[in-house]
Amino acid sequence: MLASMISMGLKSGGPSTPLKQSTSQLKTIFALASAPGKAGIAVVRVSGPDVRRVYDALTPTPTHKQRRLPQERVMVNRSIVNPSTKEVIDRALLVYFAAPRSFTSQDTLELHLHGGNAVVGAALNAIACIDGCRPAERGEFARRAFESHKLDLTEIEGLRDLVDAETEMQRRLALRQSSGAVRQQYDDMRLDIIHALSIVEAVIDFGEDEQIEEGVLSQATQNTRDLAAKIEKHLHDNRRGEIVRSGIRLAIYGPPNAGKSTLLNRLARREAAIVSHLPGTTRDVIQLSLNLGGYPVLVSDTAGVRTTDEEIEQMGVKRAVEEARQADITLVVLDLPVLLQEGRLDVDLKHISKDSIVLLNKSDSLTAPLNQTQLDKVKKLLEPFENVFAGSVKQEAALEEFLFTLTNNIKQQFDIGMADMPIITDARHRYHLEQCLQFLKAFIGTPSNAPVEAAEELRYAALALGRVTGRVDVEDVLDALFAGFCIGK
Ligand SMILES: Nc1nc2c(ncn2[C@@H]2O[C@H](COP(=O)(O)OP(=O)(O)OP(=O)(O)O)[C@@H](O)[C@H]2O)c(=O)[nH]1
Ligand SMILES: [K+]
Ligand SMILES: [Mg+2]
Repeated sequence: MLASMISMGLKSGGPSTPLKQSTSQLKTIFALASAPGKAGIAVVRVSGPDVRRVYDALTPTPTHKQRRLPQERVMVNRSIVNPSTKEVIDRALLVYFAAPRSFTSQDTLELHLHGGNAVVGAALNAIACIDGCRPAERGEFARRAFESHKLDLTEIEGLRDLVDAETEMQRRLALRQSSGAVRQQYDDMRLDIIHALSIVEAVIDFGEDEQIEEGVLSQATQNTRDLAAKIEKHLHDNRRGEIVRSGIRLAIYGPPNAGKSTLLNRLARREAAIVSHLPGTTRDVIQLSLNLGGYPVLVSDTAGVRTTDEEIEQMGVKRAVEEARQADITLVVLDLPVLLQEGRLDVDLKHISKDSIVLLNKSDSLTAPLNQTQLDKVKKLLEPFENVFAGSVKQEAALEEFLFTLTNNIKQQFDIGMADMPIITDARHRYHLEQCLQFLKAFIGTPSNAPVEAAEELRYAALALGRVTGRVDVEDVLDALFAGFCIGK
């Protein structure tokens, strides 16, 4: 039993419930893999059992003998013809990947054509006429890679994110995931659980005192405790992987006329928002995307917060409060001269996270530089906020300095450096990891005289982790996942 459990768990092949082999596997699929539109080159991918026939049909040669696929992974220059009319479509570079050494694990041919719309259209039409070929559906190449166990779900999600990555940090995160590092970490954890399960199963089969080495069971339980603690700690990661993947939401918040829109325009390097000396200028939330130190940041400028009878302004204030509530980071902008003059905050910051950054703006219009007494007074007013900076968004040097600090703050909060645990990039991963933790805790809480129940909890815990990589019951997540792909991927 022990041996069979281990061999079942350790088998790195397929999931425990075999995937239905769809009949679509039998067809050869094709699609434009590069972006549509004019370009230097366009790549058309063809994959499936009929690739040899596609090659022969598209590149006829005078003597039948010469017709054979080129050496795998070596580019060759060929004239591509329409199989029915024999008219030359383009002079192209072809590369052949022999099964199973291809992305899909099936025979694959890539045509590197000249990237004109007519060329691509003619090539796709020509392939469509070849028996056994049909256009690929969204994400179908990736789906075949998954179904042949070439890639797991995390790697496929990583590939999708790599294509979608707009900034350096998104690219790094996606590359790590697509290259299997995340899969490995989940597989390792899953194996640890399966290992503990195999020992509990042995206890069930042979009884606690017979044949089981002293301490083996308690060691397995301790390992499971350690793993549960590690997962629990890891779940408190402030969702940094998920946030970096989707973009960090930063809300600019504060009283009217503090200079919020001026700051937004400086960040955007254009007049994105109206700036005026009139308080209550901004009403709607104005958003723009920025790249700060490689991190994707979605900045929102909001209406100045104050009590007002004006109906539209009230709506704007409501939106501003909501935006700050939803934000990953809030940037509070205050008018420093006003603050010093009035000796009190002119905006309620009670509901604003104490990790927020406070910019005391308009330092340029102070009559004298800040003295220590003033500084202490301001600090006291802003307690418990600690990230407080004085400056002016109208002065280039001060703005640069503030941006530097802001970027460092973001880097610290959303660091995606190497970790011994997989960085959670998707709510789907988080959900299954939370499930896994619950089952591990239930296992730990099960009395030692109930090994059957204990084994059951471990089995569920392993199953939960398996769902992240798609090793079990994956059909439900497949459709949603592949729908996010473009055709040709
Ligand atoms: N001297 C000085 N004036 C500034 C600075 N930043 C903004 N201002 C001025 O302050 C006024 C208000 O600026 P806005 O950017 O419209 O302020 P806001 O916070 O967006 O105001 P509302 O949208 O009304 O809430 C404008 O006249 C700006 O030119 C600064 O650093 N120094
Ligand atoms: K204003
Ligand atoms: Mg404004």
